[in-house]
Amino acid sequence: MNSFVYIGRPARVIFGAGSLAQLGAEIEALGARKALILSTPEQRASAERVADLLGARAAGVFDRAVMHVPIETAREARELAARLGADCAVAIGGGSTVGLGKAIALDSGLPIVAIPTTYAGSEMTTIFGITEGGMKKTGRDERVLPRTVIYDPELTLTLPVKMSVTSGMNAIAHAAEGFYSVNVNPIVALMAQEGIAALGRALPAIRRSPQDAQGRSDALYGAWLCGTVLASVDMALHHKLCHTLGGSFNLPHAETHTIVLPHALAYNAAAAPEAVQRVATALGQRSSGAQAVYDLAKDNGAPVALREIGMQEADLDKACEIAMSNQYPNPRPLERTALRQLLQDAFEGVRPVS
Ligand SMILES: NC(=O)c1ccc[n+]([C@@H]2O[C@H](COP(=O)([O-])OP(=O)(O)OC[C@H]3O[C@@H](n4cnc5c(N)ncnc54)[C@H](O)[C@@H]3O)[C@@H](O)[C@H]2O)c1
Ligand SMILES: O=C(O)CCC(=O)CC(=O)O
Repeated sequence: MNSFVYIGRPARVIFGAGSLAQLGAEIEALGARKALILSTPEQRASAERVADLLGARAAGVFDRAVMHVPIETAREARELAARLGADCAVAIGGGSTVGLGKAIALDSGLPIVAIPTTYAGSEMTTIFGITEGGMKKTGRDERVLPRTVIYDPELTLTLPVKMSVTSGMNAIAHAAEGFYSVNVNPIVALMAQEGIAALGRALPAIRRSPQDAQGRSDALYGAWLCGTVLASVDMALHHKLCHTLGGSFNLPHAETHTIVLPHALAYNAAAAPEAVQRVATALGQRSSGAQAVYDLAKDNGAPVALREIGMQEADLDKACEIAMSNQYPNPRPLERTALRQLLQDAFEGVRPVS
């Protein structure tokens, strides 16, 4: 066994159908008495359900979380938390809502209780993202890691099928890139393998039956593991490309990750053959890793072409130049011609040839 470093981060995780009912006890265990409850406008009803559960421990609701955490929204939420004298934040929602909680914690150190309702996995990481002046700044800070995470699959039953599939593919992308990360270790690789396998089972089940309790449980379990991989190791070409495409061309997050993943794996396959093949193995497929994730997305109704989600072909050269200007560790060096072809293939949505 080669030497390696593994950092396990302190987080208390409660997993199970109906585990939302344990929220009050978890808030009490934190010694908190005034929770600011966070949600998107679309999930206000969930936030109000949390407020009812907490009763006197609910200080208020802020339901204006949006994707990519605009600094203006973060400031409003921070000011409300201060005005209410909140001593913790409860984020019920996906990565955007957890991200708002992280923006509050980054500023005030407030403990976060995360109640994930998508498969983004942000609840497991010290990564934050805040957007100011049209630019999204990401970083890592221990203060933003949620203290407690409540995974209740019942809260994901309302996640639309298309969003469930792309959010699940976003999670698979964290694990897939984890296999060839510069700082991967055997423990993280195990989590990646199990997380991809769980989501590979779950996504077709959810597409067949969105109310499938086992499918929803497997998906949230897989998201937990894949989010832990994202938290533990550095990402590479796929994530850097997606942040370029999302940040510079305002493409939707989970869909962009879904579309780019097979092509990023194909780009890296020759330089990291075992890592990329582990993706196919985890999905129980005999094809290549790139083809296996492409097929999982396409077979379950997810978009497979950037042109389906608003990318303009005329912007591909610019996207390539931006990606080339931001060098980072990757199994294969960034080569302009090959990268431009990757973007063309992703734009057209062609199935990887290997
Ligand atoms: N910091 C990290 O570690 C990390 C990791 C992954 C993603 N992210 C960030 O998270 C954001 C994307 O998060 P996301 O993909 O979870 O989407 P999201 O949080 O933006 O949610 C998308 C939409 O789905 C709705 N929704 C969520 N759960 C639902 C449910 N169960 N039922 C019905 N509707 C539901 C939300 O209200 C919202 O309108 C991006 O900004 C991304 O950068 C951060
Ligand atoms: O918090 C963010 O928005 C940046 C990290 C992130 O989005 C991880 C991912 O690419 O899924």
